[in-house]
Amino acid sequence: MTPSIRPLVAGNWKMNGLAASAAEFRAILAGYDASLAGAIDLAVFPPATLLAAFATAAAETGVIVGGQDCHAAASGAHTGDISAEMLADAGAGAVIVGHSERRTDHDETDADVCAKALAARRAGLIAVICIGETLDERDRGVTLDVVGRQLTGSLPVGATAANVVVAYEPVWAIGTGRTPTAEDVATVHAFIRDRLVHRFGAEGEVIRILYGGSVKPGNAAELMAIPHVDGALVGGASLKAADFLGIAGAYRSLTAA
Ligand SMILES: O=C(CO)COP(=O)(O)O
Repeated sequence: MTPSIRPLVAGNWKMNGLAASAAEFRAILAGYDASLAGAIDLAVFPPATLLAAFATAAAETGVIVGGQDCHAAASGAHTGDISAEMLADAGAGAVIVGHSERRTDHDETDADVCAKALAARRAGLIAVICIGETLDERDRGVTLDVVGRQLTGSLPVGATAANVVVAYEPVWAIGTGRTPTAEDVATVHAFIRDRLVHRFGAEGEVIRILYGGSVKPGNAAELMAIPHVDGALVGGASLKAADFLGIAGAYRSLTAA
């Protein structure tokens, strides 16, 4: 963690969740209110079908509800897409852009991701911008090259801590139960911090850098203790309130320490 930065624990529900999942979400809201609200920020990114209902449920709780992607344009002939303005209109406060699953499934480039991050800013949303190397890139020893290139290409000019969060998610750690060593995470997060400061000056010191990829209640405290790990982007474990709150609780304890 970075002492001056308030941690953010975010849950990416991906293509999971039906109307009946509202009960699980309400349990997350109750847990946040009971013990976490003063210390950390919490965000949930449900599928678009649940966004408006979750945003209504989360009103006044401080929990951020967000979209998992947005189109770069505000409106137009783009069947099936959703604009940042529509997400904001449905009650979103943030949007994930550039998740590796979208980069792979939809061939999204860094330029696409940058345009989406700018769209998020236009609509008043925080952009959670995802970057991370594949297993092949890691094995070839080019992790920092890849991460550096994605950072340069995906982050828009004028990024600030108020409108951008960076999420480092090694692709090979997503949904696999595998995580990089603490040393590896420390190296990449320190590199990202350096690049942010180099490009954005003092603002780069306080832009949050989340780690994502097989974060669980059992490894959250170790990850959070690593310098420049300012929170987590959680996939599978965010679907169960107890696990998600367990992860957030680990971050809360370290903040209190
Ligand atoms: O992709 C992720 C979050 O965006 C991470 O997913 P898992 O936590 O399921 O590995």
